[in-house]
Amino acid sequence: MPQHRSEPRSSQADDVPSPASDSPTRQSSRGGDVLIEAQGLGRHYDEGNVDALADASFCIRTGQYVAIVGKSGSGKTTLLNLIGGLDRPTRGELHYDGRPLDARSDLDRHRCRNVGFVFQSYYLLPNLTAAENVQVPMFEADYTPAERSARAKELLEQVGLSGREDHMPSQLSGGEAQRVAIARALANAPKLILADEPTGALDSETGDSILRLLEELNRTQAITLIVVTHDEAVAARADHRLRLADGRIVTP
Ligand SMILES: Nc1ncnc2c1ncn2[C@@H]1O[C@H](COP(=O)(O)OP(=O)(O)OP(=O)(O)O)[C@@H](O)[C@H]1O
Repeated sequence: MPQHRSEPRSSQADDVPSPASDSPTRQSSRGGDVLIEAQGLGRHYDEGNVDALADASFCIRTGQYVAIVGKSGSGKTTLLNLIGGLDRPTRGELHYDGRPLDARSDLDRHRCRNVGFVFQSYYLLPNLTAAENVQVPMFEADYTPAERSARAKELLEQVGLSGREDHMPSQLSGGEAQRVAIARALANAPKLILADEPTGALDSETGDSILRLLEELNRTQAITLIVVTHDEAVAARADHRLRLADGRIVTP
């Protein structure tokens, strides 16, 4: 269980650099410039008086593949939600591409323009076709209807679902539904994909193909990939691991 509120301690990731040792302007052989920098990040819930996340400091560079790993309740989703602008920290600072993620307007823009989300349960809209689901985030950007339609077709092709444009979510397998969700995550050409237990609802073979698809996007398009998992085998595939226990980043 997470710790209740206490004085912040210094925290370390197992191999994700800390901001103090890694300035945002430096280059690294394992990634580009710093994309995400957290300093003393925390999320306290008054309800239950829980520090879901406490004193998290780390850097993630453009193009890196990072797993956030830890047991159930260790704070993985809390951290992912902060990075994605779905929630705001109660302590500390978070910068994306050198800019603070502070104001509500910054978070809204960040979510729509910078981040593609992939969730365990896909969250496809059941009354929309696969192509229409992929188009949903595009309404937040400046695409014409023709561009939206062409881009959705192209993205579905990219995730291996050519010819499935008009399928309803109920007509798709779990793996296919997750591929549609990945195409949707790519809709506005994000620099960052945040995937929360993306294989959690799939059998191991299908889950492996979904991870390979995400890894290919990371490798070929330099999309920074952050995967939340409780599965050590999934975490081992990433280049770096941010390991959480009781809301704190720990060394292995
Ligand atoms: N809205 C909330 N209100 C109060 N406590 C919360 C809330 N959301 C999360 N928590 C608590 O914060 C802690 C961390 O939750 P979080 O969902 O981040 O963990 P997790 O590592 O993602 O767990 P899991 O692997 O089970 O999804 C848990 O103890 C949880 O009960």
